[in-house]
Amino acid sequence: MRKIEHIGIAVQDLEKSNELFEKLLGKRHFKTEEVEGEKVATSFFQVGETKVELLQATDESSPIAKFLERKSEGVHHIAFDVEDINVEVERLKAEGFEILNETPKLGADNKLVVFLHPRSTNGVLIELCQDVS
Ligand SMILES: CC[C@@H](C(=O)O)C(=O)SCCNC(=O)CCNC(=O)[C@H](O)C(C)(C)COP(=O)(O)OP(=O)(O)OC[C@H]1O[C@@H](n2cnc3c(N)ncnc32)[C@H](O)[C@@H]1OP(=O)(O)O
Ligand SMILES: [Co+2]
Repeated sequence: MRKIEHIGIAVQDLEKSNELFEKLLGKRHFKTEEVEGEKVATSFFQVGETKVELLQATDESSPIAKFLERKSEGVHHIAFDVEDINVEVERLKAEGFEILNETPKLGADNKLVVFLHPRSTNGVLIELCQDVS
């Protein structure tokens, strides 16, 4: 794994959270994108080499809606940049980690993504990202 690609933060209201993070970080978000497959609307802020990804649910079946029901707004996942996502999935499987989707899916910002179940990673949802832009 090469760097933290982004930190995903679950929010109730993307517009209000954009304003809050613009004040916090002193810069504007550089893109918004809806990802139908995950039923989320996202907004990205660049912070040095990494990004903050704000996530709002677009449907009650979204993982973000479920997370907000059980917990509250806050850090939802940490995403690591990888060179070859299939190689990394095989390595992590062999190490005993629980892979949620062995076939990478299309995420936001031109990335292929795979998730690891938080019960196999000390309670932290981990995302692997491979840039395909
Ligand atoms: C925009 C696209 C992409 C990108 O390009 O960046 C994204 O970031 S999409 C982000 C949203 N998508 C996902 O999160 C997909 C992967 N997540 C899942 O498959 C599920 O959310 C889950 C992690 C498997 C949990 O689903 P489920 O089992 O239905 O939830 P439960 O509510 O029953 O919880 C079970 C268990 O897991 C704990 N949990 C749930 N979410 C998290 C989390 N984000 N971080 C830490 N722990 C989490 C939950 O508290 C339960 O724990 P116990 O009560 O101890 O059993
Ligand atoms: Co993410």
